[in-house]
Amino acid sequence: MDFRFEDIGPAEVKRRISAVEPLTESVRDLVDAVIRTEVDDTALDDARRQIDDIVARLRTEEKPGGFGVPFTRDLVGMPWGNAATGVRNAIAPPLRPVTHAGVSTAEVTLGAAYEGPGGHVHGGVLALLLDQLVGECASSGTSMPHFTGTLTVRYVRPTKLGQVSLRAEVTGTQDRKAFVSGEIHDSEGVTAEVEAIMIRPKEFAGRDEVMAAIAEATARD
Ligand SMILES: CCCCCCCCCCCCCCCC(=O)SCCNC(=O)CCNC(=O)[C@H](O)C(C)(C)COP(=O)(O)OP(=O)(O)OC[C@H]1O[C@@H](n2cnc3c(N)ncnc32)[C@H](O)[C@@H]1OP(=O)(O)O
Repeated sequence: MDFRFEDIGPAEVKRRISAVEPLTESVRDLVDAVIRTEVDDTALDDARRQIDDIVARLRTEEKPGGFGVPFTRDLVGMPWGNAATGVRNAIAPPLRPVTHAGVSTAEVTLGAAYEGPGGHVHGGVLALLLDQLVGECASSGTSMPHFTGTLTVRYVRPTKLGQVSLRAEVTGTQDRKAFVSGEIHDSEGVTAEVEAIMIRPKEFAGRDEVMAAIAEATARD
């Protein structure tokens, strides 16, 4: 796993998020506009040229590979490229899970970029969101990362594009395994249910081991 350490505190994290998040939101809006626009071919070509210019400017300085998950000096993860939650990822809806008393919840609006069956959300997108939520639910209980071992999704009925709510709860644990149940619902009720087995990798026996993994990865950089 790509662990890195950045010797920064909460104020710098906040500054970096506020510097990049408006750009992510604009790009998310761009994705939606490209899907829905009805302008003519000339306008499409003009837009492509302008976007290509912007991409070239952004690529003058870039990381190799993905963003990874850097950790701050307070061991706060910054998974900013994450496909479901990343503050730098315009493909992420984005999901913003909140966990309280063992229950993780999130509200998210799924627009044109998440379509599968006409007017409805793609099943893979629903699985992505549920996967992330059950992962955060299992991990936040122990403050240790849990990976998805098995994720079983039952699609109860089609989920219309628009606002949906998600919920997940740990129903049991056994050694390094957490069993998590969850669901997605819209204004008319449940549209998808999930059962997951989440596993804390054995190399993460505790916080000290996570710190050691981060230190080792940082020394390699
Ligand atoms: C200090 C820092 C704070 C951080 C705070 C973090 C908050 C951060 C939030 C993160 C939220 C992430 C949310 C995204 C979640 C993903 O999307 S993760 C990406 C998708 N998943 C993967 O890539 C996992 C790939 N697989 C693996 O890495 C390994 O197979 C696993 C899952 C870690 C298991 O490996 P292992 O530990 O070597 O497993 P092993 O010792 O053979 O088996 C342990 C037990 O698990 C069972 N098991 C093993 N594999 C499976 C399986 N696939 N299914 C079911 N059971 C299994 C075994 O049967 C065994 O059970 P028992 O015999 O003990 O009853």
